[in-house]
Formats: sequence, structure tokens, C-alpha cells
Amino acid sequence: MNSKTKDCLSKTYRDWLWVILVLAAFLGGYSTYFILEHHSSSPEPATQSVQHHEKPKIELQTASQRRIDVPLLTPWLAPIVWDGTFDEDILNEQFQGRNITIGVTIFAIKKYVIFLKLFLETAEKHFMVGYKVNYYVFTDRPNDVPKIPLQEGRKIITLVVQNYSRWQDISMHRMEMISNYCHQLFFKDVDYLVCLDVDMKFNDHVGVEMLSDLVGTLHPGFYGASRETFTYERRPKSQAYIPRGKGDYYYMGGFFGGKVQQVYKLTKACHEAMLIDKSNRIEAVWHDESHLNKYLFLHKPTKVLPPEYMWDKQLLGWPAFLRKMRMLAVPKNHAKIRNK
Ligand SMILES: CC(=O)N[C@H]1[C@@H](OP(=O)(O)OP(=O)(O)OC[C@H]2O[C@@H](n3ccc(=O)[nH]c3=O)[C@H](O)[C@@H]2O)O[C@H](CO)[C@H](O)[C@@H]1O
Ligand SMILES: [Mn+2]
Repeated sequence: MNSKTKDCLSKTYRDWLWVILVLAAFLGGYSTYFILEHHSSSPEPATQSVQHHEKPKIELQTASQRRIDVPLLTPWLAPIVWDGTFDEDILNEQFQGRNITIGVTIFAIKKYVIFLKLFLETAEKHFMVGYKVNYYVFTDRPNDVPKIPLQEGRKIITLVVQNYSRWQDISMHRMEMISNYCHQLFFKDVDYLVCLDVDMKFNDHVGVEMLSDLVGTLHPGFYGASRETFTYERRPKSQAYIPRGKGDYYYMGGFFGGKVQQVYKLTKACHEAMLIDKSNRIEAVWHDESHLNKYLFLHKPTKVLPPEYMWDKQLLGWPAFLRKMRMLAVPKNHAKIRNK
């Protein structure tokens, strides 16, 4: 082979190399384009139908991700049901087929009967609308229970109970009475129990999003405060004792609930703890609320309600994280109403 032939061959060889390189580059680019395009273009029929059915789920995820200003889960992964984290329509679809009855316990003893009218009227507007509700009004003044029009499937059941001279005893004995009536009525007649103070009014939707096995509500006065400021009972002599550095949240005494069996366990345990305290001549600093906090520290709630569910506008204003005020405290004159 002479050098000319060699040159000619190597030139042809170089030309072919170029062709191969250009072809490879083209194929590489095309395959990248093809893969990207394949992912972003409309999916195959099977994927298409999944996407269609899951549309609400995707929206819900987006909605919950929108709340970055508040904690959405407890450290034990119970949801904290802030506005914007749930879809009422989906929840109603899940609950409506279950034919549930929700019991509400309200104590209106002595002068506190004056709170009943506003409580019940606003509950009819906002509380569990479309569901069966039994309002259990515990009172020593049955004639003062107002007769207000109720939606279908809802009723008021008046339970005549004794009063106590001290307001603290009235407040604390609620635990005893609720646990007693579980056997007499609640186990048989309701699925869930919601236990509320009477000096409150409904101001916005409160529905099935709040239902769960065991439910506690964050006390509005302590939301975002450090654990050290919580007014837990700090004396070891009391059954409600929570040592410093311990505890999860400060829950309010005026709003808790859950499945009847769970509320039975809670109220019975708190009542028994208060009996032991009494025999040891000690009363917890915030009465039933202190015992509730101890119970919920030992038995973690499966759902936690944010302070939307009980707010005090006069005392706390309207901070930005509070999109809704679902229940509000009704201002009261303590001197005029307590122990009267
Ligand atoms: C909103 C909230 O978390 N409230 C709690 C808080 O005080 P509060 O200042 O809200 O207590 P309160 O005066 O509302 O008393 C608690 C409840 O007991 C009932 N009652 C009281 C006195 C009376 O004469 N007649 C009567 O029916 C009534 O249902 C009232 O709502 O701390 C209390 C214990 O110290 C209870 O744990 C309350 O649930
Ligand atoms: Mn109250």
C-alpha cells in the first residue's frame, strides 16, 4: 500500500468517524427529548383514569401544604386540624354513611343557665350540621332550659343533677357526672361525646373534622408559649402533678371529647384522681383542667384541635395564624355569676 492510498483510506476513515459522531449526538439528543416528552405528555389510559380519580386528594395535599405558619402534627403524629388542612366534603362523604350520633355535654348549674340560649342557638347554626346530635343539659334548674327550635334528628335531653356551693366543685364534678351517665345513657345512645363549657358560643363551622378516638384542644392562652409557662399542677402530692420539663401542650378544660368509651375512661380517671386528691387534702391548681392535662399527657390524644375551636377575642385579639374563630368565649362577670 503506497502512502497515497494510506492517506485516502485515513481520510475516508475520518469522514466516517464524523458521520458516526454526528449520528450519535443526534440519537442522544433525540432520546433525551423522547424520555422527557414521554413523561410530561398525556399519560396512557390507565394512568389517566388514576389521575382523574385522585384529583381531590392532590388538591387536599396542596391545601395542607399551604399551612406553613402552624404545626400540623403532634410529635406522636396526631393531626392538629387547622383550617385549610382538611376537605369538609370528603370528610362528610366518609361520615354520612356511618349514621352516627354525637352527644354534647353541657353543664348549666345555678346562674350559668343564662348561657344556654346563645350556646344552643349558635350550635344549631354551626355544630355538626346535617348530623344527629343529642344535647345533654345537666342542670339543677330544668325549668330554665330554653326551648329553641332544633333541626331534624337533634334533641335536647335535660338531666337534673345536684349543685355545689363552690364553682370549682361544680366544674370538677362534671367528670363524675359524665362518667356516670356513660352507663345510663351515652354508651347506648351516642357514638361520640363532645364535652364543652357553657359560657361559649359557636361562631363558625365545627364538624366531623374534629371527631376522633380521643380529642384535646389547645388552650388559646398558651398557644405558642414555652412549656415552662404552662400552668400544670406542680405539687407532687397531687394526682395531677406534671414535673417541670415534661408535658406536651396545655389543653383547655372546656373542650374535649372522643369516642364514648374513651371519654368514659378519661372522665372516670379524672374523677378518681380528684377523689384521691380530696382524701389527701389537696386541690389541683386549675381543678378538672389540671387533671385533664395529666390524663392527656399520659394518654396522647389521637387528634388535637387548634385554638380556632375556642378563642377569646377580647383577651387575645385576632392574630394572623387564626383564620377562623369557630367557638368564642362569652364574656362573663365572675363576681356576679360564680357561686350564685
Ligand atoms: C374554657 C375553659 O377551658 N374553661 C375551663 C376553665 O375555667 P372557666 O373560667 O371557663 O370556668 P367556668 O366558670 O366556665 O366553669 C366551668 C363550667 O362549669 C359549669 N358551671 C360552673 C359554675 C357554675 O356555677 N355553674 C356551672 O354550670 C359551666 O358549664 C361552666 O362553663 O377552668 C375550669 C377549671 O378551673 C374548667 O376546667 C373550665 O372548663
Ligand atoms: Mn368557661
